[in-house]
Amino acid sequence: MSLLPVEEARRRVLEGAGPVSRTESVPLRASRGRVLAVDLAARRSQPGFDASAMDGYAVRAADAATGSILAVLGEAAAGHGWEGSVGEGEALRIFTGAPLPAGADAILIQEDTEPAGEGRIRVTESPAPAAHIRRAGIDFAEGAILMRAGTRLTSGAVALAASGGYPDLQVLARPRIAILATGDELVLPGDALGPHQIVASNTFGIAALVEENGGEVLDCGIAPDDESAIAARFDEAYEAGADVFVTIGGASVGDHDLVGKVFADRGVELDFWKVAMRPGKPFMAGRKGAMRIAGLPGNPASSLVAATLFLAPLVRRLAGLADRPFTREGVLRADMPANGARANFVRAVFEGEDEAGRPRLLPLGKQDSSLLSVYARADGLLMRPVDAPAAKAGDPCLYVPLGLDG
Ligand SMILES: Nc1nc2c(c(=O)[nH]1)N[C@H]1C(S)=C(S)[C@@H](COP(=O)(O)OP(=O)(O)OC[C@H]3O[C@@H](n4cnc5c(N)ncnc54)[C@H](O)[C@@H]3O)O[C@H]1N2
Ligand code: MOO
Repeated sequence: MSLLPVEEARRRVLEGAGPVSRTESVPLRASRGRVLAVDLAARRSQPGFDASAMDGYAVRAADAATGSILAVLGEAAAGHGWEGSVGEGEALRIFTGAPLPAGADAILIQEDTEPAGEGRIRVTESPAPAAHIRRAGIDFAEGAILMRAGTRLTSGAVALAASGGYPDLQVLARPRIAILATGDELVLPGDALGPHQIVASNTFGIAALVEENGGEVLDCGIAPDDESAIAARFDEAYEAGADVFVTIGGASVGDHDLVGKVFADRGVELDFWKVAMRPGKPFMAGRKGAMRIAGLPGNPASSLVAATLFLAPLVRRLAGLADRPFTREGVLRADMPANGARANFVRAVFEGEDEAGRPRLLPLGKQDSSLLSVYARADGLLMRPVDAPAAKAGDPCLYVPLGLDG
C-alpha cells in the first residue's frame, strides 16, 4: 500500500466529523471551556431597573444649574432603593448601583457639589441631561439571546450566563475516546516490571492530548498481543458507544502486529494505513458504524506525533471546538539537510524569535522515535516537507506547536 500524504490523511480523518449530538447539563462553575448546546435566552434583564452609575446625587437636571441649592431628602445605596420621589429643588444622596428614584432624571456626581449647610448641597457643575444613568436592560433584556449554541464558554461567557440567571448550562457532551494499549511487554507505571517489559507510557500521553482537546477518555487498559483479547476490548468500546477507538502499538508489519487483523475481523472499514511521515508512518484510520478508528504506532514519539496530527483535530471537531491551524510559521535556527519521501516532523525547541516575532526552531540532537526524553522537551515539531531541499539557518519553516496553549 502506498503512503498517503499527511495533508490528505488529515483531510480524510476529519471528513464529515462534526460535534457529537449528546448534550448534558453542568453547573456553571464546571462550564468553562465547554461548548453551549442551545441558544441561551436571558431569564432576566440587566440591570433590572434604572440605576446610578456614579456616587453623588439623584436630581432633576432642570433644577441643577451651576450655583443651585438642593435639599437632600435621604439616601439610596446598591441593594437599597428609596421609595419617595425627588421633587423640585430636591436631591437624593445616591451611590453606584442604587436604583434611580422616581422624579430624578440625572446623577450629579459628588465631585460637582459642595455642602451648603442644613442638609443641603450647592451644585458647582451642572450635570448633563440623563447623566450617569444606566438604563434598565442596557446590558440585555429578558428573552434576548445572550449566546448561540456552539459558543465556547470563556470566562466572560460564564459571567454572562450567570448574569442571565443560569445556575446550570446545557453543553455538548465530551466525545468518548476509548484508548487501548497493545503489547505483551507493557505494564502500568509503578507496577512491577518483568524481564523485557516496559511501561505503557503512551496511554498517558495520548489521554492527556485527548483531554486537552475536549475529549473524555475511556481507558481500555492493556491487551496482550492476542487477537481475541484485542477483539474483546474492541467490542466493549463499540458497545459502550465510544466515538473513537484508539489503539496504541501493533500497527506495523510484524507477526505480532495484530491490530489491523482484528479491525478486519470486526468489520472495520479501513480508510487508510500508513502515512508519508516520520515518525508515525504506520497510522491507520477507519470506522465501524458511528465509531471511528485511529490505530497509532507503538513507538512513543510516533504515537504522539500521529495523535497530535490526526487524533487531536478529530477530537476537537467531535467536541465542537474550533479547528486549530495545522502549522505555524517559524524560522530555522540551524541548517537542515534535504528531506526524502516522508514528511519529517523534527522535535525542536524554540530559541528566541526573529524580528517578525516568529520563533527560531532548533532541532534537538536525537530524533529516534523511542525517545520520550527528547519529545517531552520539544516546543514544536519542525515540519520538513516531502523532498524539501536543504535549508539554511534563518530560512522560514513551518512547525506544529506542542505546548499546552498551542
Ligand atoms: N519491517 C518493518 N518494521 C517496522 C516498520 C516497517 O515499516 N517495517 N515500521 C517501523 C515503524 S516506522 C514503527 S513507528 C514501528 C511501529 O510499530 P507498531 O505500531 O507495530 O508498534 P509495536 O511494534 O507494538 O511497538 C513499537 C515500540 O513501541 C513500544 N510500545 C508499544 N506500545 C507502547 C506503549 N503503550 N507505551 C510505550 N511504548 C510502547 C514497544 O515496546 C516497541 O518498542 O514499527 C517499526 N517496525
Ligand atoms: O514512523 Mo516510525 O513512526 O518512524 O518510528
